[in-house]
Amino acid sequence: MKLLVKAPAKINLSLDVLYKRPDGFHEVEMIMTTIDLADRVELTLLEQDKIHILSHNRYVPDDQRNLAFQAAQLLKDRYQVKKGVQITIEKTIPVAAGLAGGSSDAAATLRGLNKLWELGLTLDELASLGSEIGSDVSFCVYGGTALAKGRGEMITDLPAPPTCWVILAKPFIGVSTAEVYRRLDLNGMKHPEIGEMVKAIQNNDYESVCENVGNVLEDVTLKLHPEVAQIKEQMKRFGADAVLMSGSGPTVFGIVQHDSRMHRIYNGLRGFCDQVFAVRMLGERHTLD
Ligand SMILES: C[C@](O)(CO)[C@H](O)COP(=O)(O)OP(=O)(O)OC[C@H]1O[C@@H](n2ccc(N)nc2=O)[C@H](O)[C@@H]1O
Ligand SMILES: Nc1ncnc2c1ncn2[C@@H]1O[C@H](COP(=O)(O)OP(=O)(O)OP(=O)(O)O)[C@@H](O)[C@H]1O
Repeated sequence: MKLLVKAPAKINLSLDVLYKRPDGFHEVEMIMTTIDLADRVELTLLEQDKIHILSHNRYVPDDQRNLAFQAAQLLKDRYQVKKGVQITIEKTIPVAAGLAGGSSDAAATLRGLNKLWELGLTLDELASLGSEIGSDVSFCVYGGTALAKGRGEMITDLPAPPTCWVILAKPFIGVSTAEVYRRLDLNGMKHPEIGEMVKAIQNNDYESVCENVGNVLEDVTLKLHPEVAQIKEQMKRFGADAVLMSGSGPTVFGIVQHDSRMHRIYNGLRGFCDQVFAVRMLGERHTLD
């Protein structure tokens, strides 16, 4: 028996850090939304008690370091599953890019194995398990658009943002999320208006969404990698209505509503960056599989 599960990337339309917690993590408030750029996770039932993983991508580990492997192991241990799985990941989401590729592969594995191993868990139960693997995994279990609090695992569902294009530009570098959080200076930072972004989405107000994008991690990554700032400038020059780095970066996204402007930005940035994509937001939460 075989299952194919889609694992979409996310972008952070807004990302605020409130304080550093005693457990070393940061208390965050973020607006996250899934986009139409996805890895494909193929799950094949094995009768033996084994987890095999394969990705064909030299930047993605083919062992227990893979977050999808960890998702399968967690389900196995928690629910004493005696069957096994072959996990094959066809990577499309750039790695270490701020797009939650690994987290989404883990979330897709949780959703898929819930069916393949007939565990009967709810989405809430899967999201709670996901938070043990990584801070972004809970959101990725649900997908759609949400306000995320806590370490990132406390999810409140939101409606779809206004219809628009998202142009993603990934420079020729990868970024370590842990390093970016470590270098964050909590004093004197400019906090984005998360409440205004929630209202903008609820009112389907495109201009207000554009006005309220913000990410406190941006300054850290921009200092480490000045090429990210250059890409931001170019996107603005080519006419994006809003430009922001996603997560801990280095991927930058621009948003526009008109097809012609999307093409201008896409063509303008191609060749200048490692990878460029023009995609739609997936909108509100819906069945991902
Ligand atoms: C930057 C974001 O991607 C935005 O969505 C997330 O906040 C990070 O999510 P993630 O990559 O799933 O993060 P994890 O794998 O849980 O943690 C990686 C590292 O980032 C730091 N980290 C992460 C989340 C958080 N709320 N505070 C932190 O300080 C910790 O040092 C942690 O060791
Ligand atoms: N399934 C996976 N796909 C990609 N990377 C993975 C996976 N499993 C583990 N990793 C490891 O995780 C690291 C970060 O990869 P990932 O693409 O998830 O980063 P990211 O998009 O910046 O994550 P986030 O936005 O959640 O911080 C990689 O360098 C890789 O070693």
